[in-house]
Amino acid sequence: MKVLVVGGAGYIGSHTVRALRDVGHDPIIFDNLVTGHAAAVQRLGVPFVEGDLNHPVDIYRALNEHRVEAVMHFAAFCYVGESVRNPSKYYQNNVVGTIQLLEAMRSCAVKLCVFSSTCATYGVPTAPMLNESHPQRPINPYGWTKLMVEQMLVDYDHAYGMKYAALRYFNASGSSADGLLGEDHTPETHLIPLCLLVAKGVRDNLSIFGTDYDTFDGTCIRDFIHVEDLAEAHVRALDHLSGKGESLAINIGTGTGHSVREVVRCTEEVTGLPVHVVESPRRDGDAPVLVADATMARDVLNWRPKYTELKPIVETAWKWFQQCGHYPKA
Ligand SMILES: NC(=O)c1ccc[n+]([C@@H]2O[C@H](COP(=O)([O-])OP(=O)(O)OC[C@H]3O[C@@H](n4cnc5c(N)ncnc54)[C@H](O)[C@@H]3O)[C@@H](O)[C@H]2O)c1
Ligand SMILES: O=c1ccn([C@@H]2O[C@H](COP(=O)(O)OP(=O)(O)O[C@H]3O[C@H](CO)[C@H](O)[C@H](O)[C@H]3O)[C@@H](O)[C@H]2O)c(=O)[nH]1
Repeated sequence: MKVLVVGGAGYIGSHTVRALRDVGHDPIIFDNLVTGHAAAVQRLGVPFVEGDLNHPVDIYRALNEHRVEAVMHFAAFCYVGESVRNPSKYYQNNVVGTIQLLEAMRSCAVKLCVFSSTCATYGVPTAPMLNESHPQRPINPYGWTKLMVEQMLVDYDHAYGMKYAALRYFNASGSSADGLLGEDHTPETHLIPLCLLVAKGVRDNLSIFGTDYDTFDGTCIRDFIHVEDLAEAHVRALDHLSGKGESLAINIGTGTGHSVREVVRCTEEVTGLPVHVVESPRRDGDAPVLVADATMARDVLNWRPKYTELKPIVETAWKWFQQCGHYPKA
């Protein structure tokens, strides 16, 4: 299928472009490069439309010129903390931008959409593992923007027959096993890359945000899912929709949680280098524990993560950071 990958120059989008291409689809990247990388696009060697979701004419051009049959929508701002400080930026890009995209898809009769949602739509868990029927009560604006889009997708399906898969990712991590693609966010705020930057000596220390959570060691717990496993889930979600499967909202995680301190220790083990930490106050908008019940993804998409342990995930990230950890600037 001809698949427009909106946000395909970014971290998860670029790995998914590769996975789509590897199974014979024709991905086209649409991206404004606000946080994405021209060098990732170059490495992938697929058609690229430089455009912005907030400029509808760009989207119409991409959908029409490439005769797009399905859209994968990764484009968003995605820093929890920043969304608390500057919600306007998040509602504008993540919600208004998505309305523009869905409207263009509707006009061009593109009926399939795979969307990057998040476990941040659940808010504070009321059970140790989150399944898809857990109440969705976000605790930060970022999570609200994603929940609003999920609702739009439900309504567009009902009214216009646009089929969707909202993939609620847990914490994306790692890099491609061969080191071609990797995680390059500026500023970097994610735990694993920050630990690696401290190990490498690029940063002095890692602030642990909160050591008084009600968890076994007082630090937050997250479910780290390898970016290539996430990419594979997208391919399966597209196959599901194109095979006339019903729309769905589905968790993509491993089902195992690791605390912030465990990630620090694992980084030290993988790199053989110390990760100096500073115990700091809690960060606004953080839930104490986010771990997936990924039963539905297994049953409906026949998807299982290949990376089920933290160490190999950190090893792929370390490979990327040892090479350089950044794409060259265009
Ligand atoms: N990284 C995670 O752990 C995680 C977890 C859950 C959900 N998500 C979601 O997955 C998606 C991808 O995350 P990522 O880590 O790859 O982020 P990223 O910043 O690397 O990628 C986002 C891409 O979207 C592009 N983009 C943003 N706004 C755009 C616009 N208006 N028009 C065109 N392109 C635009 C950026 O240039 C970038 O290439 C996001 O929607 C994010 O909310 C990420
Ligand atoms: O310097 C740091 C950075 C992070 N953390 C902690 O490490 C955990 C993971 O934090 P990340 O910033 O790596 O990831 P988040 O869980 O905040 O966010 C990720 O998962 C979210 C879902 O909860 C969103 O989808 C978001 O896009 C994605 O980046 C959190 O407890 C955070 O407080 C630290 O202690 N110190």
